[in-house]
Amino acid sequence: MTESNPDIEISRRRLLGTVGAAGAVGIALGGTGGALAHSALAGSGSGSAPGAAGSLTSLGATRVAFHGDHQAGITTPLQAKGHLAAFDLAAGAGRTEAAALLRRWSETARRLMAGEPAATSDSGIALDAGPSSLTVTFGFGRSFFERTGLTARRPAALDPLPNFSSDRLDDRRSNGDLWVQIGANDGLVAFHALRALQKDAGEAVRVRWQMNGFNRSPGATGTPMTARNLMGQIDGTGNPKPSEPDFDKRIFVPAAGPGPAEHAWMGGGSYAVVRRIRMLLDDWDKQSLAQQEQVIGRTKATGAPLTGGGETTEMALDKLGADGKPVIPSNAHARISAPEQNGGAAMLRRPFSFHDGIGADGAPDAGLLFICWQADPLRGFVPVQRKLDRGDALSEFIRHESSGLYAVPPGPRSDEYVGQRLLEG
Ligand SMILES: C=CC1=C(C)c2cc3[nH]c(cc4nc(cc5[nH]c(cc1n2)c(C)c5CCC(=O)O)C(CCC(=O)O)=C4C)c(C)c3C=C
Ligand SMILES: [Fe+2]
Repeated sequence: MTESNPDIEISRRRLLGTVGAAGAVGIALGGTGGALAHSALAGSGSGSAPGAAGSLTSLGATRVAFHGDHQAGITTPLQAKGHLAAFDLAAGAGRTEAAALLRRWSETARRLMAGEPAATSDSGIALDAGPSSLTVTFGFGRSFFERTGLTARRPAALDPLPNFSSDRLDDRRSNGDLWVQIGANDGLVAFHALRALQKDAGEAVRVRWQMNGFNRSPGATGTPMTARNLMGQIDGTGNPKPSEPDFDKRIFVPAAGPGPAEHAWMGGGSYAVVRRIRMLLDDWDKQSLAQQEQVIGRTKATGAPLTGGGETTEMALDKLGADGKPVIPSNAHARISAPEQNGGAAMLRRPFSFHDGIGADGAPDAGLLFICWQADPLRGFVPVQRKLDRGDALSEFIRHESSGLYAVPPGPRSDEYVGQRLLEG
């Protein structure tokens, strides 16, 4: 286990059995440090053939635990590749079929996250690779509870999100009974997981929508740093940090909360808001650097607040410029979304970028698969998005095209499948 990312470990079986001492560097560094070890190892010219024992770098060998208090893929560092998919239960399928599916999906996720093949007819897509930080995360949409006769156990936190004036939502790409998030630092490993889960689904569910995303690859930058989005901004600076005392309270449902017993199955879980946000990149790119920085309230190069300092310096929201106006404009995105401007409302943003080609008008269909995690959407996403909807300078350059809200149950114990406490409790 690593110090900073307790849910990450280098696959010891593979690592110690293969790359030996060099791999131990990966164990010591863990997470992003492991990525640095990867670049060093990749350049070391071991001469091994691809797929041969001894050729796994720490990037491939890094493994995220499937079991635990929380599902993987929430506090896991951003991965380079992501697939999101929502499924609807097929006509005639109910609680029994859903439970059987979650059991199959959990077993496949456990195996693949450990770097093992799927139990039946593995496609071979990931044959030569290690787990590559694969995570598979499962959630339930509001409609799942009606379909399975479990409405009495549906938490109020799953009530539909309010309408926002800037929403341009496509219902066919929104919501869904079940939601799956796959992330990995290798494209084939991620796709392999998507295929395996889709095969497991059988006749129980049909795909409602599916989206693909990406992030920077570990090791691409000289030093580990906060990710950039497709507008070129450093994005993620203000995220709550696991080291902060109120992190768990903000992101995870209390394990033994004061809520009704019917909702106890969500203890240790979290709520994911998922939005496909198109970036109007041609319009954005026409803005000068200074204009872009005014829109966010931070510099593009370093992510530092316009009021000075470095990326992690606090924004001086009261600071006025020579013209008597706030240095960080009143409609700057980072100002409006800051917890101190929203009664402390906070969320953990863990997005993927997307690019789905270039439209007939020549504009890229690209943007952010915005995913944020919180213990309660009414104290996280909703108040912040309400405020952004009223006066965010960034609104002119983005379009919310789809939306989903999912209850993501806690991580499974070693003898459980994900969601068992709901489906069999
Ligand atoms: C309702 C929540 C939010 C949506 C939707 C959203 C979309 C969105 N954001 C960026 C780029 C940046 N956001 C930044 C900060 C930031 N954004 C939100 C919330 C939403 N963003 C929060 C809570 C914060 C943190 C505020 C703080 O704590 O100070 C930043 C600044 C750097 C950072 O803190 O991450 C950027 C850049 C885009 C491009 C986007 C939609 C496409
Ligand atoms: Fe933002």
